[in-house]
Amino acid sequence: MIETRDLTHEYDGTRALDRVSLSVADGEFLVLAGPNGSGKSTLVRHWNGLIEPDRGEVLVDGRRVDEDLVAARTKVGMVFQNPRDGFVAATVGADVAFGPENLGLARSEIERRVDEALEAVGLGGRGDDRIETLSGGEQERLAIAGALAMAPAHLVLDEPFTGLDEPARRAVLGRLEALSVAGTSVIVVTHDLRDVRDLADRLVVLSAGRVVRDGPPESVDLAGLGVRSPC
Ligand SMILES: Nc1ncnc2c1ncn2[C@@H]1O[C@H](COP(=O)(O)OP(=O)(O)OP(=O)(O)O)[C@@H](O)[C@H]1O
Repeated sequence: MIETRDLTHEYDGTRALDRVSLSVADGEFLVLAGPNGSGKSTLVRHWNGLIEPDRGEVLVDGRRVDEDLVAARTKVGMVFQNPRDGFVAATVGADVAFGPENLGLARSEIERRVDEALEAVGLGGRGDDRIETLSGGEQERLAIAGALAMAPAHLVLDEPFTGLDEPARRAVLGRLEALSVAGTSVIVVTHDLRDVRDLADRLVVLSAGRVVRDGPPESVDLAGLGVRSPC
């Protein structure tokens, strides 16, 4: 479980999060929505310690993130927009293998995870391709594969679908749904609900650094919140 308690964060006097309390249960498929600048990225970056709270606390599986950063980063996988800067290897397969290698897994398990993750994002058989030869959308898919291969307990994707074509979207969404059913918490950050509203168990909307809606997607009223809904 990810627990955020009374979390406040300011950047140079701008309050990006204002006393946010939010828990995400294991296996929950949660969509975090809200207009630009509402604090979505700031919130999720606290969950693996990329940003520290000014006030309040964040716990992952019962442990404070600031007390065990390595555990938090192993348990919470994150995929960001514009992944270009995040690649660590020259080729597709080596990049996806990097994380599992650092977990000290057996070679056969690493290869299994890499193949499965690449397959899940429609990059099966592309392991030897050089990353600089991939298109922008393919690089986004590669970043998702890298997170999938880590098999984190909690998976956060910040605007993951912007550059993905329809088959890739469907493939990734199917994989996320299966992971959630199998017990992984899946958190998708977006301001466009078209892809994910049907899959989500829960929709949380931020506005000006506060949680303003929280409930089953079909019952949340989005009027006036700057969020694009499917209908
Ligand atoms: N590094 C930073 N330095 C200063 N202000 C920042 C920084 N990052 C975010 N902010 C500000 O904090 C607020 C929340 O930003 P955040 O990126 O968390 O919102 P968001 O909901 O993820 O937005 P978007 O949908 O545009 O990605 C905004 O007012 C933003 O300008």
